[in-house]
Amino acid sequence: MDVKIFDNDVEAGKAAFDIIKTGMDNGAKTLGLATGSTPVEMYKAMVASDVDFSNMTSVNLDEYVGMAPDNDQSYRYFMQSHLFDAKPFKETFVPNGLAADPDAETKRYNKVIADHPIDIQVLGIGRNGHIGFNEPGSPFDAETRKVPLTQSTIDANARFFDKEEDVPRFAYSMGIGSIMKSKKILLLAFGEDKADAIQKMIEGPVTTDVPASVLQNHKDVVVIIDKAAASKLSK
Ligand SMILES: N[C@@H]1[C@@H](O)[C@H](O)[C@@H](COP(=O)(O)O)O[C@@H]1O
Repeated sequence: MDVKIFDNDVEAGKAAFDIIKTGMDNGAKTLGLATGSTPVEMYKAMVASDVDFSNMTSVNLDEYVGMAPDNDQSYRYFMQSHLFDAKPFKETFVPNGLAADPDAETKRYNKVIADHPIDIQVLGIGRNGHIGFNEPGSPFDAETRKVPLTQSTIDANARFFDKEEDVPRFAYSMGIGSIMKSKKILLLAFGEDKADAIQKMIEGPVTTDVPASVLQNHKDVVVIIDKAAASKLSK
């Protein structure tokens, strides 16, 4: 893994976007995108740029089950407001939280991924090492599926909701097997509460207990972190 350490998330966000721009100059057509607070500065850099995304396709990692696209906590809403409304893409895909049939929805999404191979996948990381909503124990070969969220993730995401009971308990998530097929992966993490997960991801054993540790097996991963998230690395 190529680890790059920055002073803050603003600088890191710009650096992440620079890598995406270089990828686009070299023919990248499909971006795998993530939500959460981590990529916000990168999206701001994308919106502030004069780069045209209208020939690009995006495939998002995950969505809460039961969440309408116009709910301001949905990941579709997040993507519209942080990026797509300002920078239209050719096509944007996010799992449909309101799908009546979860099996049909996961099949549909797996076809979306198969039809649009991901050139550059952006990832955040959960405090427990999850990527997308692939919580500890998730199989490394999984495709998109409906997954229960762990209590640690529910607690971490409660800050965005009025009450803890309002946090969804299930999500549709791209699986680790699909994420690993992306040609290039950019994993971003900021702040001290990510330092443990980053240390285990980079220096620990490859284990389903720390889903992000699987990235040690990918040949092109750039890890973009701040000093706080890097603070537990041994070197
Ligand atoms: N499903 C998302 C992940 O894709 C994200 O990487 C993670 C970290 O979120 P944040 O960036 O807000 O710390 O949490 C969520 O659970």
